[in-house]
Amino acid sequence: MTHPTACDEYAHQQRSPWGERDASDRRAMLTEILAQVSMEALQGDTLEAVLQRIVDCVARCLPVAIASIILLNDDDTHFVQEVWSGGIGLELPIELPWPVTIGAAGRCARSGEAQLITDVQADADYVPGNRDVKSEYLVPIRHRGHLHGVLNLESTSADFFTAEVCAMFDAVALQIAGTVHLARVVRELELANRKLEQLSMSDGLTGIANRRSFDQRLVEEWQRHAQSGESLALLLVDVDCFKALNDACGHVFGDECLRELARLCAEIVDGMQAHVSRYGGEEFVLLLPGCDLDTAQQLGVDLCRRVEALAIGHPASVIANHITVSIGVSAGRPDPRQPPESLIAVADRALYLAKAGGRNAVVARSCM
Ligand SMILES: Nc1nc2c(ncn2[C@@H]2O[C@H](COP(=O)(O)OP(=O)(O)OP(=O)(O)O)[C@@H](O)[C@H]2O)c(=O)[nH]1
Repeated sequence: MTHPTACDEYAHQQRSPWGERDASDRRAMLTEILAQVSMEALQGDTLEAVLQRIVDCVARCLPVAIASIILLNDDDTHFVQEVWSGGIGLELPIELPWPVTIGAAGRCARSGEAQLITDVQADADYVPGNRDVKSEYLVPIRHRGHLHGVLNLESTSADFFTAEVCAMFDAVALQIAGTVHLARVVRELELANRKLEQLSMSDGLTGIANRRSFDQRLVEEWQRHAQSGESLALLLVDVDCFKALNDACGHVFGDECLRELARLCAEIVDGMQAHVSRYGGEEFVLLLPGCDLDTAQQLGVDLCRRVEALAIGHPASVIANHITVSIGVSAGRPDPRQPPESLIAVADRALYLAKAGGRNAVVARSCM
């Protein structure tokens, strides 16, 4: 059940029109509306919803024909978003985004000063949206020197915007400014958090996923495949004689080589929904959902060939005069009683055999 707000009550009391209220009654009403706007600023899920509640509240409680909030872009050059409420229709000849060089709202934004227009027909900048509008009051929405937009109020009465009414709208604009500022801070924080989350999951050198990301994905895929009964495969890829490469060509060259290999690992599984990550040092891991041992082994063989085809020179290798890799492959239907790491352990043993057998080779072992 929803309770009537102070604003609703005042809207109800509009049977006694604004013009017939005495000064103290009006003052009390303005104070109540301001309190109500403050409450509205705390409701709503999105900034747009909050701003809509505020203009609705103003238009419902006071004899303003139109109440709108027009927000600026970051450079303050264009109005880019508008919410409005009111009892009369608007037919504006301009559409968003519109430059601040146009209209009385533009003048308000450019000057940073409130604009009281007691006769809109006599104002050269006024853009008519409805012929019944007689007066207009525009207030900059500014928070600590930063202009966010303009609060626009239009009335069909020429003398509605008294000093007292204007002062209340100045306060409403301040309230809106705080709300917009807070929403923008929250949005920036969310973006920064997303960026941090991405950074914490990616490898700084190669740009692919890191070990942390792999560990998470392995647990997820292990559980998912244990449920579905599908086969999950893993390729553990290790560069041969990488220490010797660093020693012979320097770490910068070694780094560049790791970047190239990371790019190739990602490329070879393109379109397969595989998860490719840097497992550590000169090791990469490819996690292949729904993949059986034979397919994974074939992929390993392809990868070995494609690494050779890159023909990255390796003057200190005991296998060839270019970079080669050894690959351990494991696959099987995950046993929910076993830990996910058992898939790595099997691939690691297979990798050991590939190294022991002379390197530049693929050894595959089933997890069954
Ligand atoms: N350039 C560079 N080198 C790294 C990086 N991370 C680890 N390494 C080096 O990778 C080398 C790995 O050496 P090892 O584990 O002995 O392996 P390996 O020389 O490839 O020998 P095999 O695997 O038996 O063929 C070490 O010298 C590490 O310093 C990195 O980010 N950049």
